[in-house]
Amino acid sequence: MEGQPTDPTAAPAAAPSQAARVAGLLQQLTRAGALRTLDHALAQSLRRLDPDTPDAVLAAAALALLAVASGHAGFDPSEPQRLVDAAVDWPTPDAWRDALQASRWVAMPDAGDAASAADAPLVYEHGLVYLRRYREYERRLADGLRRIGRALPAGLAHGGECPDVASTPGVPAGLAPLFARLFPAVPSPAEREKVPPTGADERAPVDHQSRAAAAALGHNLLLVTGGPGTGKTTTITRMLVLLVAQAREAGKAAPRIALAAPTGRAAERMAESVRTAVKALPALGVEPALCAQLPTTGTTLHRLLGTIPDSPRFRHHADNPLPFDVVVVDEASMIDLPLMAKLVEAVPDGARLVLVGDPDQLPSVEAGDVLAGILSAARSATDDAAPDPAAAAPVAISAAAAPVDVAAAAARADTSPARGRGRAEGAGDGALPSAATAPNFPARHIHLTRGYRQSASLDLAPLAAAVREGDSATALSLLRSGELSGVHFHEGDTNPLQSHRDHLLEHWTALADGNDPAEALARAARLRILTAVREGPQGARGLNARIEDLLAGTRRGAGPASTASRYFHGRLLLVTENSYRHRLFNGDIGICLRDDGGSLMAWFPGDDPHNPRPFHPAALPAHDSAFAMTVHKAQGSEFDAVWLVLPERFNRVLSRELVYTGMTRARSVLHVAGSADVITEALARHAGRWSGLGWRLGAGADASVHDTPATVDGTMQGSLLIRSGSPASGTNR
Ligand SMILES: Nc1ncnc2c1ncn2[C@@H]1O[C@H](COP(=O)(O)OP(=O)(O)OP(=O)(O)O)[C@@H](O)[C@H]1O
Repeated sequence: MEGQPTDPTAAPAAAPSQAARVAGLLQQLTRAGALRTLDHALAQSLRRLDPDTPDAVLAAAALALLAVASGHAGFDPSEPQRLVDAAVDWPTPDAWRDALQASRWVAMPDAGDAASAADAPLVYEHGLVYLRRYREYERRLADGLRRIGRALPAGLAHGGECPDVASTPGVPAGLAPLFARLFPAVPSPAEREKVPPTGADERAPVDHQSRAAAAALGHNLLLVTGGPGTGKTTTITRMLVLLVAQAREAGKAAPRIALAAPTGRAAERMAESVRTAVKALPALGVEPALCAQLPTTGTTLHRLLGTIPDSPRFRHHADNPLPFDVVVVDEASMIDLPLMAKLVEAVPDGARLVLVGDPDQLPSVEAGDVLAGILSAARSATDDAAPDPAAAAPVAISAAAAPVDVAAAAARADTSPARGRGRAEGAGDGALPSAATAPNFPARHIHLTRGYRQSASLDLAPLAAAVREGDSATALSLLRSGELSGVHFHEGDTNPLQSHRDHLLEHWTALADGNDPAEALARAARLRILTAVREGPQGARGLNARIEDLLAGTRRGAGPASTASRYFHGRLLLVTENSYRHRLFNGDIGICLRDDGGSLMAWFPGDDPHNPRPFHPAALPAHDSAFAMTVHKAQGSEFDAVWLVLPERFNRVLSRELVYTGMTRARSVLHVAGSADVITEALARHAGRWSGLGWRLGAGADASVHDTPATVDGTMQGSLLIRSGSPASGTNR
């Protein structure tokens, strides 16, 4: 108030203070229906314990819990509208930070790798508000990954033999002939000598598959990524042969190898691909004795770690590590933060961990986006180490790069002062650590880009590439052109159950034709409707209800006798929660069939794909129908024919990762039903998550809050999050 006298002793404040403005925050969120009962209950219990707790802190606690349910590791108070799009009078980030820093409920650890105080349920770190348990998962995961990556592989341990890298870069001389047989595209030393230094081989495409295998010989933590059919499993199989041969060279027993994946179906697919790749090895001149050492079966991560009935803990952990020397995990993009933390802690000292996945797929359903965080740090390791070719992790061991002493490179990674566990300056008050003090991350990452799978019936690659890049003009033009074999665009059709009723019903009624559960489960995988959302007219729930009504009206046995009977011969079921007691997990698919005695049982795949396990339907954990399912739930599975049904109007759950993941579930035929506008809007958005894992692992500041997938050699597949968009909502998955 200009011109008015001021009383220096008066309390400041004519305008309402920030604290007063935020006073009604929790109430506003509740009124807007933004919080779940659980979120609200957490805030209320803190208020009961300390009635003076500011509203901003109570709201931050509720939103941190909501963020986890929406797939984030923590909550970012600088962008609350990404989590809640209701009209709310949000506090400024500064006001929020001040309230959090002053609160007894909020811990601010001294450094990213320091445990947080056990008596504070919240942690405020590096700009994110975490529930303490999730911050600890992140910290433990980062610690575990560094432990694995820093250890030298058994063959390279001190006193062990250092590989002779003169013949094939990164590959010991004794393994060079086998390496050349496994990767015939890599020129032999003699061939290389014939080519002038600036010759054609320098311009030849880099064989990333051989790089990945060579990297595994010298490093314990390996990330192999790529889209469908880029040869990830083929590469892993050949890499495992090399590891077996490496052990034999060193006079040691063959390594104990585990193949695992987050879901049973994904584990089964991986084992199937490994078996196929192994069968091709003798033709390359690989000794059958080496092939015989490779695993022929895969397992779920839950089975690998050993579930304990009615407990989230596993039998294997840091004090009772897994009895394996090499753990290969497929579909790593699906693994959430708690599970990845538990897996990494259970990997024994000195063992190898190989994470395989497609970084362009949707992040895990549960909290995390772990793979993206790890990749962002692996990429940063490349950039940071630029002057030292040996330390330029992912390209160090390369047919095209200068020879590298892998043991020395690994040792340097372990001892360089810049890579120690220095305290991250300012990390305790939400500031960024300096790049110099951020611990470096000793992972090796190879991204495979060349597609090898030739499907006569489905030409998906150009469309998948356009979707991945967010290029909606090209994607729509390809869809409309009709020139991609096996790809059908039903533009503007949001009701395929009506427009293609007979074709679809024929598939589902056929499920009820036999009594053999294994056969019926295999048949069920031939076609699936995939949706972006769970609720609404194009949501999985509504479509399943309509399909069951349609089946009830058919005369071929399938379908409920009445709409009141929930279980019927031929009903497909989708488990929606983990049940350690049943050994049934979120995403498992089963089928209801009558057994010989006429009783209706629900059959789910078991360890042996030929012998599904029967359950009484009333005894099952939470489940839905599975004729239609969300893309999120279909991750890790493939179907011969996929109908990707997009919502009529844009929904915040849509993203290019969702469309890409949905499309790439198809093996032979892809139908896309939706409008051009919705596709365009979906491709403009990324499914990013709030996470501090990249920062914790030593990635640059940019990777701190929104970890994004990255890769090496400049082959990055796009990746900036669209900050104005909203992240995927947990309620639709
Ligand atoms: N270097 C190669 N040369 C020739 N064919 C290859 C090569 N690598 C892989 N393939 C073939 O490409 C196909 C896909 O390979 P693979 O199953 O290893 O890919 P993937 O990336 O694991 O696929 P997905 O993501 O679907 O599991 C297989 O038929 C395999 O034999």
